[in-house]
Amino acid sequence: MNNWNSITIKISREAEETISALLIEAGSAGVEINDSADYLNHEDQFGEVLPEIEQSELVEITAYYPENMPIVELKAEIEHKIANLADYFSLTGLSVTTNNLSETNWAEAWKKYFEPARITHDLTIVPSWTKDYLATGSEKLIRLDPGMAFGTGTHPTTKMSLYALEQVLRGGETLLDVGTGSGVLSVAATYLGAAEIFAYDIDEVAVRVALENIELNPGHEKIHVSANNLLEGIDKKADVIVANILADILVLMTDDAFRLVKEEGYLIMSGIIADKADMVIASAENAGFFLETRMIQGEWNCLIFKKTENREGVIGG
Ligand SMILES: C[S@@+](CC[C@H](N)C(=O)[O-])C[C@H]1O[C@@H](n2cnc3c(N)ncnc32)[C@H](O)[C@@H]1O
Repeated sequence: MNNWNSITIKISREAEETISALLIEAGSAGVEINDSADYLNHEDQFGEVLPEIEQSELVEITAYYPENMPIVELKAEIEHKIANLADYFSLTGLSVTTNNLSETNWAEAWKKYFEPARITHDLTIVPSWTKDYLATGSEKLIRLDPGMAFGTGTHPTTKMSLYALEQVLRGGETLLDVGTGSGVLSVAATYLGAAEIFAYDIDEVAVRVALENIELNPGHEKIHVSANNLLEGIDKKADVIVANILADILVLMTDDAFRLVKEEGYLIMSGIIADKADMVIASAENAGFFLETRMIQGEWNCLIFKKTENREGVIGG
């Protein structure tokens, strides 16, 4: 029977996505995230709002590796990579620890975090190996292999991107999915009626993972995946652009997004930590967009901008 090792990293919340991707690139089949913000404002079974838990600025990210992988070297490699990110994230409170798990613990941890998750009225994310989950009514299943993917697709930034896509897509649109990662947003867009989707990621591994996941779903022929840095060199006009990347990177693409979005089209930006939202809003507004919708979950913001001459219904319009 195989045993497993885990590496747990405590780090500032803003580093969560990058560190998760780094742990998966190092060979983990997935990550488990423990974030106190997820428990804030939750209700108990009687509908009472639970008392606010003191909110830590740190998240705990745990990744699992088979015991035959050299855990000491892996830990050192990961610590080195994190140290190189010191200019991007606060490393205050950082800790990196390892643990040995029995097969039973591993199986439990894995199961707990990769169950089917109904995200919106119509969209449910289902692990690819769950064959017995049946869609009911108008429910559409997004099949993902979290073992290959950047997250399970149930992170607040992804969830809000899905809510936003459901809000703006009506059918027949051309969509650009910048930073496609697992491909989850592109697959969702096919279900929501988009006619043609161009998905980009800067990371070659993400491009491969996205292609593999997209193939698991009907409508995959509508999605074209390629490696690209943001929207550099792209000339495909789009009705909607969606990007779930960190704020500091999103601001680099607002001008290109404005160039490519058709009149009355939308730019959806997610992955924005609360205190950087104003910076992203200013960047998109300077490019010519108007803010139409702002969603907040815990520390995360998702913004829907519109390219329009008609300011009615836009925030501050
Ligand atoms: C948080 S993941 C989002 C994945 C997926 N779209 C979702 O919503 O769950 C961010 C993705 O953006 C990609 N990315 C980061 N910087 C990028 C850039 N400059 N150009 C294109 N993709 C980038 C990363 O490789 C990663 O796959």
